[in-house]
Amino acid sequence: MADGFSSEMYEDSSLDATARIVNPVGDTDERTVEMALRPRRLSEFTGQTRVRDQLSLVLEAARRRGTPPDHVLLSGPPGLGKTTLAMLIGTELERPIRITSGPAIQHAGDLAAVLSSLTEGEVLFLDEIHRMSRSAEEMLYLAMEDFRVDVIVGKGPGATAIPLELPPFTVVGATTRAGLLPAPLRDRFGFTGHLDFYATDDLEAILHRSARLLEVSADARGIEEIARRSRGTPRIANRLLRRVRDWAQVHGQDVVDEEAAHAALALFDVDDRGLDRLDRAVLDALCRRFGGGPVGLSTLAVAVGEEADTVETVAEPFLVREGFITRTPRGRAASSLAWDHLGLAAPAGVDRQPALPLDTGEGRFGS
Ligand SMILES: Nc1ncnc2c1ncn2[C@@H]1O[C@H](COP(=O)(O)OP(=O)(O)OP(=O)(O)O)[C@@H](O)[C@H]1O
Ligand SMILES: [Mg+2]
Repeated sequence: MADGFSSEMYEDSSLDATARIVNPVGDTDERTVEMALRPRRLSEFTGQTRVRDQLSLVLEAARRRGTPPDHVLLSGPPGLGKTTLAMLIGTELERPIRITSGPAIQHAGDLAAVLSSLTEGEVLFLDEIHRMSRSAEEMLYLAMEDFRVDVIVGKGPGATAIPLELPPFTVVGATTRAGLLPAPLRDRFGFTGHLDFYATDDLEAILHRSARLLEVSADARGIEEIARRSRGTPRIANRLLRRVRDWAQVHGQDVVDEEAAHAALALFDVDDRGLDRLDRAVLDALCRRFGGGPVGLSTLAVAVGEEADTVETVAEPFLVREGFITRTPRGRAASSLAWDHLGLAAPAGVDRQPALPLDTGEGRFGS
């Protein structure tokens, strides 16, 4: 059992999944501090070396040719640096960057207005590109391929399309759900970078840099402790660092050290593997109530008093990725790691269930 957490803790208090400190999705209040912590050059961007090196090559070649680079699609879970990389593309190319997002473009006309005002070589950053309307998507294909938009003049049978030439520009799209993009749109990106969860030592490097920028003195053990509990996600790492800094400050400690990290993260219910109350509630229900499963998603969700959707999207991906839970054709099952984590003895035969890869069965094995 990690850090003396009681597995009964969740039963008498309601869980608010969106307010969790380990939520990988950013809070609007966090934007200012996040902006301050963003790397300013590609060379300062830690981790994701493959994507970074590939992107750096694409940008350098374009710069030498003196033409805008291919369109770039950045995909991956929240908080891993897609927006950060998009901004860096503008900086590295020394080009202005125009920022908008899928939800802001509900009509093709909204997109036409943005596209027709782009200047040569400008970078158009389309965040949450999977949330654009279908009609805007179709306009975007054409603009990306032929640097042209058709402006529709008039209505009904008399309407005519007037083609408008656009200067060459680069679209940088970001999405947490690359699978939702229609193939014709995905195919128009010459370079796709998929961001993956960070290794602990990369998170440590990111945290050392953040501590310096926040003017917090932190020692290596303290940083290591925070990195280990950050679920491979820089956004969570930076957030935990700020809470540990708060703890140190209030307790009159000059340095963020291991003790401060332990105390602050215990206060916020983040255990030594980065699991919070919701995660532990899921494991606890799975092991204690259902003997380790397999059990259907909705049954499990009822047992922890949460919506099935919350359990599936908020808690489960991390638990599956870390190997605490496996998805089987008959439902979710606890691995020996889950039993160990709760300090319980695993029944014989645990782990014999073959784990299915995370991306094959989205929603398929719901009860
Ligand atoms: N490689 C990195 N090095 C340093 N800091 C990073 C890195 N990646 C992300 N961060 C920091 O983590 C925070 C979140 O990153 P960012 O906003 O780019 O994530 P995102 O992938 O766009 O998330 P979302 O899907 O929610 O939009 C930022 O404050 C950023 O500074
Ligand atoms: Mg983003």
